[in-house]
Amino acid sequence: LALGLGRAQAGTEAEGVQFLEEYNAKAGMVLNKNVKASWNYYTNITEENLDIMTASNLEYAAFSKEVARNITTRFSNWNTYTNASVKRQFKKLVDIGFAAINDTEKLKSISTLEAELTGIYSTGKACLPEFGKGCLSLEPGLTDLMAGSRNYQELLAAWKGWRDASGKKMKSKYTQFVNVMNEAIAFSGYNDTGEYWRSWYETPSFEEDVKNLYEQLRPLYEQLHAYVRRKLMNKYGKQYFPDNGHIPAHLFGNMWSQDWGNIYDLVEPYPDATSVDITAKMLEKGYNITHMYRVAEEFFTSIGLDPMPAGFWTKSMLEKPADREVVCHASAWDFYDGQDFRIKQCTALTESQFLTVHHEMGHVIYFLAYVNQPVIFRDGANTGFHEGMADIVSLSFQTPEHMKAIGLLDEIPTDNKSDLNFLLKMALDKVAFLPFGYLIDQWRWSVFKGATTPGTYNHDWWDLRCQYQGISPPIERSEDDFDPGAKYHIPGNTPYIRYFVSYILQFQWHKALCDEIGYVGPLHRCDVYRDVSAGNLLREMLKLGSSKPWQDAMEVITGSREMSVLPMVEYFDPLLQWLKEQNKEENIGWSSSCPTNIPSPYPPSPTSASSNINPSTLLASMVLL
Ligand SMILES: CC(=O)N[C@@H](CC(=O)O)C(=O)NC[C@H](CC1(C(=O)N[C@@H](Cc2ccc(O)cc2)C(=O)O)CCCC1)C(=O)O
Ligand SMILES: [Zn+2]
Repeated sequence: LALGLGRAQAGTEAEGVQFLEEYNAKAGMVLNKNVKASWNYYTNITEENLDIMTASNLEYAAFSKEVARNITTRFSNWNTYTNASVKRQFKKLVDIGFAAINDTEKLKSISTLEAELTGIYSTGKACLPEFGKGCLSLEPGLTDLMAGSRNYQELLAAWKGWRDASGKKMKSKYTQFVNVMNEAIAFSGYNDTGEYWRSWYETPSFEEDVKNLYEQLRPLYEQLHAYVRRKLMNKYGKQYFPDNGHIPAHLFGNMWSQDWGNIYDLVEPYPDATSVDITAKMLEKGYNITHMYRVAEEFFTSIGLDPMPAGFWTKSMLEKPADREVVCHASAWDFYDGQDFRIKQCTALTESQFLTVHHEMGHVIYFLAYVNQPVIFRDGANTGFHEGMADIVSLSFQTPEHMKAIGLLDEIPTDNKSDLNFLLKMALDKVAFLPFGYLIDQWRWSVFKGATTPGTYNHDWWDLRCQYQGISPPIERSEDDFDPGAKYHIPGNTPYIRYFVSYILQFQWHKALCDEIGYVGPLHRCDVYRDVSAGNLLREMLKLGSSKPWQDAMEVITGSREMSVLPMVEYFDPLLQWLKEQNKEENIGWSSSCPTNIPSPYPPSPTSASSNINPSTLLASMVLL
């Protein structure tokens, strides 16, 4: 790239366009090299691959810094250009985030700390000898245990064991990580990292907007919470539930209480009516891992979107390798060369994994749709859009109609009870997630701006979990613990509000697509499968990438420029009415602060004699009984 040096010049707009073309050619190559180095570390965690990735990250940072410096010297007047796309490209190119820091060692530490924190998370194991289990990693061992165990103490041991093996080991590193990121981002003119992350939404009222959206959905969550709390009390016994309305955090079939789908069997409204057990059907139909991906691909091609490129099938990592440590947390990768796109997933033959396959492939479909955009615009309209696209297929895919269409259900149930079974199953994912998706970055934004300090990390985390989710820790927590670190996105440094935004967007878009295909009927039974007009409308939005403000992209697909909860409220309305009826005798809600007295995790001891046994041997002795 013939990057001239020297004094500030006011390059003409035509010269600016020329510069952008040269940048695009070079950026594709530099990014491709950088993504490959990351891919090699994430699919083979070794010191050597960590060093290579770190070096590549520094190289990429130096490149983006050089580009920004050139723009400010040679095209100092870019903001006066007339072409909106040219201006937008320059605006994005001069905002280089952490790379603006003038200390290479500190920039390097951002990369190494993130890699080390992700490495601790990805290699962490919890040993549960008292329950006849060896040492389990998160995927698949602990994930399967949290999903399938109905033993209060076993769940608790896995819940605590994972936090001891992950978050507890990260606290001091994470503190350093926050400090050096904040120091670096100041060089880009941001007060803290949270302000930088929020700037990507290009919406001054963003924090207020998401708060309002959550408040509008809270009544729906509160009804679901009250119903599930009653069912879990019946299952495990009231003695384990604090008297302030909270639910112990380890009973939801999920390590983070964020998706409650795995306890559907404990909360099913009408056991005698039809419900869809996709996992069993997949095994019955002889599914293998590749077939899961072929079925997902066929959904997208059935609505006229692109198939996976040839290289996808040879270069992806679709199963956990036996011979090396990898980052199992699923992800979709764009290699920015226009034809190399991959998924990395430790795929298992389960329903929730089948949904994740659709999710990751949804990201790849978005990558493919904006492949002709300039490199700098190859991103979602905002990061919530990328997640919304990843998830929207799940709203069609999980319907009984779709399950029958792909042979995973024999008959489509039309009775009201089966319909409520289905709606509750969807709510255990989509409604249960809302407070979790909202609170993660409430905590992180508070940490970045210094309102939450290392001395209050865990206390503030549980304050938010107790307040928004109405859950509480099943055993005492302290500042020696670092429970945020037990959730991938904290060590992985992946912002999270994007998922909350995506849960709003996916229902707005689903309604728009269902209207587009002329569907009439309840929104929750709409399946856009095999209707290319749905894919055509979706593509009109996807192909924009981040070349326009997200409000323009939103308008393309829904006709509105704003996020709205109304489609989601419409979708779940039949369930909300049913829950209100079911909860007539319940105290809806919970106290916003954590319980002062956490109920003992151990059943009342049969005799006083055993009261002097310490809990872990008591635990072991109970199992032996
Ligand atoms: C190179 C790179 O990193 N690429 C990005 C994509 C991009 O930005 O282009 C990427 O692949 N990110 C990984 C991340 C993985 C998953 C995740 O972390 N999900 C959240 C929240 C959630 C949970 C349930 C659900 O149904 C939807 C969301 C969680 O598990 O808490 C794991 C399970 C599903 C999605 C992802 O795909 O979003
Ligand atoms: Zn995603």
